[in-house]
Amino acid sequence: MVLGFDTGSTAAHSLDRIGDLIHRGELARRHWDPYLTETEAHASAIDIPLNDLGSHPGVFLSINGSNEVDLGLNLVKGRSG
Ligand SMILES: O=C(CO)[C@H](O)[C@H](O)COP(=O)(O)O
Repeated sequence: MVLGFDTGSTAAHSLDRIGDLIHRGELARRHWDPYLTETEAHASAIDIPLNDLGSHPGVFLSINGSNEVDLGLNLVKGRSG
């Protein structure tokens, strides 16, 4: 399974949690694909094995934050300034 990670606090918290699960043996050690160098550095620092996106045909799940959420629970990207 290939997971993708964007950058930001949502991706960072997700990486930390996945790192905890891997290091406690509760999640199989796999290779994860970061989208951005900031996320790559974070994953390396907590010893999550990485691949590059070019070596996989598709991403099973992408973890990304939203910049805004309205009352209808619609998520908005790209308005962070
Ligand atoms: O799109 C992003 C970065 O390109 C972030 O996911 C978005 O800005 C939300 O950030 P955060 O998870 O820190 O609230």
